[in-house]
Amino acid sequence: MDGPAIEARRLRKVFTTSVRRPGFVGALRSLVAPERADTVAVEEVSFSVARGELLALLGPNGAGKSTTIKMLAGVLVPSDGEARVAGQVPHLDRKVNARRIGAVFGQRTQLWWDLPAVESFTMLRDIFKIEQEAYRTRLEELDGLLELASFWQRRPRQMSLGQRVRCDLAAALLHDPPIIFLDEPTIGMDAVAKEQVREFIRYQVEQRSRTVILTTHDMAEVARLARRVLLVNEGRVVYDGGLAELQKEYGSGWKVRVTFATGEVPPGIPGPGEKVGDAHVFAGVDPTAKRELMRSLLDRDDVTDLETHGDDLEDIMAAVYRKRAAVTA
Ligand SMILES: Nc1ncnc2c1ncn2[C@@H]1O[C@H](COP(=O)(O)OP(=O)(O)OP(=O)(O)O)[C@@H](O)[C@H]1O
Repeated sequence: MDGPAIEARRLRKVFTTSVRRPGFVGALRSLVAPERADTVAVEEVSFSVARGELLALLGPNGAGKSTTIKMLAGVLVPSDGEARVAGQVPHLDRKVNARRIGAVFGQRTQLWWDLPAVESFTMLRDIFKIEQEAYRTRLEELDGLLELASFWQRRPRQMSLGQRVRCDLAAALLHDPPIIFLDEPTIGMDAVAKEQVREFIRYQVEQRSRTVILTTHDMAEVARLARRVLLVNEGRVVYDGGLAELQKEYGSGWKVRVTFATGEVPPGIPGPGEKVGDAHVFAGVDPTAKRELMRSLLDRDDVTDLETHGDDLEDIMAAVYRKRAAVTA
């Protein structure tokens, strides 16, 4: 199949909910003539994702990220615009779409709550008509990556959050879909479980050429996994591009303060720095230059002290939202 794996063209979603009037009489009137209110969850979102690419979909609470993913997953029908996933309109043929995608919503399990996880896997094997041999190999592979066997006999309600999400990931990818949606997959996990899930995601993209859309509020996760980010705010795209470019454009800069044993900058260090007291201070805005400097410093025996300051990705995101909000106001 040619063309992008995922395409969103001017996607829009408006939810219409009924509003209850206050008081007893109000409640009666609402029954007879319900009052409706519209919530625009996604105003207009366009982007595309190439096959084998990971896109981090970022934005503050309520920006419209989950709604966008649900439209791509075929769970919600767009109010306007069009989604295409592997060339197909997701909600028109949910069965076909379900074979091509795997989705994990970290806040909510899609496993049968009262069934041992491994029985949920067997049911999914039957639903997706996976042959026994292929199923066994796949389960072995997923167990190798996610270490599930020690707890997959448990029911999800008896699992820790990290165990439950790892089972959810296995369940979503059992049929080996080429397109994966991950909505806050590591939310609430401890550092070890997070790391395992991130490695798993990285493996899916780098080794298996899977196409992934990942939403997260964890900027360390974004820095580890994503090269391209799509920022949405109030249902609109406010940035679509490289993470490094975003840092360069919106970051106010970085500073590295180093003390060398000799008191002088030794050869092989990029830039002379500025002497401040006993230390040398290196500064810039380009994150690549910072990485180069750090690499040249980390293996040295003559660095006696090292401090880095500035440009946390969290601060950069906040700066983008503020700036873009001011532009559109
Ligand atoms: N089923 C629904 N009915 C009515 N409004 C909804 C529904 N689902 C979402 N919304 C509203 O749409 C907006 C976008 O919600 P969405 O869940 O897509 O945001 P999000 O970016 O995923 O947020 P978060 O980071 O908090 O998960 C919010 O204002 C939300 O209250």
